[in-house]
Amino acid sequence: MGVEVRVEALSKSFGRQNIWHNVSLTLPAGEISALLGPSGTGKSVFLKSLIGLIRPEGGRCLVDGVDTVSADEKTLLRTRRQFGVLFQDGALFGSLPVYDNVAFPLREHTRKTEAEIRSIVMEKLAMVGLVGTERKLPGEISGGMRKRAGLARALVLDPEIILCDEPDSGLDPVRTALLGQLLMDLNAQTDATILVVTHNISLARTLPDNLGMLFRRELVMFGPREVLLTSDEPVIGQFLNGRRTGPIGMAEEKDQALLDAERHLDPGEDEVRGLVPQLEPTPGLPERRGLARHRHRLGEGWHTLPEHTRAAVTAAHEAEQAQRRTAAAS
Ligand SMILES: Nc1ncnc2c1ncn2[C@@H]1O[C@H](COP(=O)(O)OP(=O)(O)OP(=O)(O)O)[C@@H](O)[C@H]1O
Repeated sequence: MGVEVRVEALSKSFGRQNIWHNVSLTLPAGEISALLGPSGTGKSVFLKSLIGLIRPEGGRCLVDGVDTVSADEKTLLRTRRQFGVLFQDGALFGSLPVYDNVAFPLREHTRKTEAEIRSIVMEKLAMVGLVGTERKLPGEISGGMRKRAGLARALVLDPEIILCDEPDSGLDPVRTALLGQLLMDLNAQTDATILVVTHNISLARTLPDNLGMLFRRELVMFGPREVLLTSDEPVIGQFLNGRRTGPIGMAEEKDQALLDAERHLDPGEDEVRGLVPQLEPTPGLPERRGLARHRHRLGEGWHTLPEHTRAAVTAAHEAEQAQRRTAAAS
């Protein structure tokens, strides 16, 4: 089963620049979560803080009983092996061919034979559609391919927690959709806890079980997709619709005068609100244990959910049932 990551009152500054403060959230074991937020709000800094690459000055991050904020280097190295991380730029070694890049963690952290390593590397390369690029250097493949090679490398040690920093950046829409499916399938197969940082609205709406949003140096919200996708919070609605109008501006925050001037503007006809259907694992794969736990949790807290969230969940459930009946009858 995946591992829970519990973040309590985390704060990080660089010198006098506060990046975010008092961030608390729990990545539920085996569920997929996504962290959103305008550029520069510190999402990458947050991911790096979880694995102790960046040390916040306050708060805790608990992974299997280890606080990665205060742990010594030796303990951190052990805990980091539970993570597979896809960094924003892929973070490949430029002088090593794709094959050796992907094999690197296996050679570094395991005693596997070259034959065993080969079988794992080729399996992961096939998973991300990169068979045939083994001998190429990172500089000889496209940005999107480097991303996928980075993902293959993040997966070779079968991590219990997978962190992906903008896995979709540099990918075309079709490959982004395929990547979303890949992460969903991976979760069904391994029950790994997954956190994805993304700007991609479609991915944010359809992939995760939980969503969170960083804005103005705070975590505005973090919770089940059912709550965030039906939220009235202006900053969430603006981001999930890619709207120009709303609290987020080019310099992250707009001043009040600009916000007041926008009040009369039509938010746009292509607004998507509510609970769009979530991606499902490819047919034939196991049912997601994380999803079962997610639904159980939602049921337990049912009476604390906003009225409109409950109505949306009920409507989505009824639509799903109707679709099943139609499929069974045909
Ligand atoms: N090692 C560092 N030293 C000093 N400042 C840093 C460091 N790393 C990040 N920052 C600053 O922290 C802020 C947040 O950066 P970060 O890369 O986490 O944002 P982000 O939300 O991931 O942005 P984007 O969506 O554009 O990738 C930026 O102002 C950045 O300059």
